[in-house]
Amino acid sequence: MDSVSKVYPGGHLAVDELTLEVMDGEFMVLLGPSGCGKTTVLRMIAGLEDLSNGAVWFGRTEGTALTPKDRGVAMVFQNGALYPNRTARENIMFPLRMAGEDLVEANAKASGLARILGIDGALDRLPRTLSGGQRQRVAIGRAIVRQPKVFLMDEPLSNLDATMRTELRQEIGSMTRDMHVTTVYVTHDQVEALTLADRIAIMRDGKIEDVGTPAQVYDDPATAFTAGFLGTPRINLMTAIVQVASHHRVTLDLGSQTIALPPTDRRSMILRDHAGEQVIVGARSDAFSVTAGGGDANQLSGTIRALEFHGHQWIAFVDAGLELLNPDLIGLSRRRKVRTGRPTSHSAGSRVHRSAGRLSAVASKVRSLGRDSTPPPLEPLASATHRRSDLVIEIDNVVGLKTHDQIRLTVDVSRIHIFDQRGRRVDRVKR
Ligand SMILES: Nc1ncnc2c1ncn2[C@@H]1O[C@H](COP(=O)(O)OP(=O)(O)OP(=O)(O)O)[C@@H](O)[C@H]1O
Repeated sequence: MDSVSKVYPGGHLAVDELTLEVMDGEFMVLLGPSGCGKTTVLRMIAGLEDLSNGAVWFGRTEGTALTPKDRGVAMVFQNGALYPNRTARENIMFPLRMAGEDLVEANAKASGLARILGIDGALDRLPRTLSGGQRQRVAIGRAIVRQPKVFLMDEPLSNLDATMRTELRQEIGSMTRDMHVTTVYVTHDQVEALTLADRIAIMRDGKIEDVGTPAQVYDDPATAFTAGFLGTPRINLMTAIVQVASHHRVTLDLGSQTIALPPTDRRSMILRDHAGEQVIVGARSDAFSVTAGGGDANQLSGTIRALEFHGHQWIAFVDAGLELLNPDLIGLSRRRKVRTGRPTSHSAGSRVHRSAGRLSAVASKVRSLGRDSTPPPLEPLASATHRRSDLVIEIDNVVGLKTHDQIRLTVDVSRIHIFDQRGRRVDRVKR
């Protein structure tokens, strides 16, 4: 996808100059909150939605003007609708039969796929006698049986119960890899994304915030939003001021407490250039450990406000007197309002196309403003809710700990990330 935008009638910029290359045979997951434009991207790849700007390529072929039929794509939706009066086998074979394939051959392919999808026992039943999971398996089989060049899936597991979701998720993963089919999979479920993807593109507000392997985007996120979208509990994001002391020692001043970078930490070199600036420090809940002794430079103290039992671990909410931020609000600027607030024509596509140009121009103008010394004003970073002011940490062993206890926490400094006020990484992304 090369600089693709989509403006819906009414002027809503749903996808904003998005560029993404999916490799041959790759499993790419588009992950993001509701309304960020994932489905629109998928529908533009399928040819079900016109582009307002940009181009879609299939290998060396520009596909923007191709009809859906000529793109070699197959799509599965949340609720893969089946032909109610045909058996599962007939449903799966249908695209092959329409393409003139011989009955014996089609039958063999349907049986093969049914085995992979775990529905070989249900092949001769009508859809109404199948469970939701079985129906979705049939829909997947029917979509993939003709070996599409690109396989598109839009939240195919969202209507299934948890056990079924896990099973079918694994089957989708192994089937697409066995068939080496290029797949684009839309979800807002981070577990699906992390477990299925070769690479994940994290979307927000019509744009890609970050793209990389699951380990890259989880361990080394490019933005605070990405860091906050992946991981449960959500990452702790704390405001801090960069202090540079003698011998270029860098300290992150969290207000009432500090974290010092070791002199050998390579990030000190970068952070020296940000002396006196406000930054956001991200630390996942497992980057802290409760410690008994004092003396270590990277210890924070706080009071346990609540302890929650989560089966395999405990989660502690610790009031450490810090300002914690909501990742969803970081980096939202007035730009968004400019883009969405301009009504355009409801009529012909070409007028929508022109309005996309105008909106893009407005967006770029505001973006270029962001590079000036006076960036557009930011939305408030966080709503001052009581809950967001607690550090959320994981504890394996709560023996001897209870609510209202004062504790000391050691921070694993090698695992913190540092973002600027707009949520972009300050310390280098290591990819
Ligand atoms: N046909 C349409 N006309 C106008 N606006 C639309 C249309 N389809 C989608 N939108 C808007 O475009 C934005 C992106 O929608 P889209 O369905 O692509 O998001 P999504 O990330 O897939 O969300 P979800 O996970 O809820 O399905 C949303 O604000 C949506 O309201």
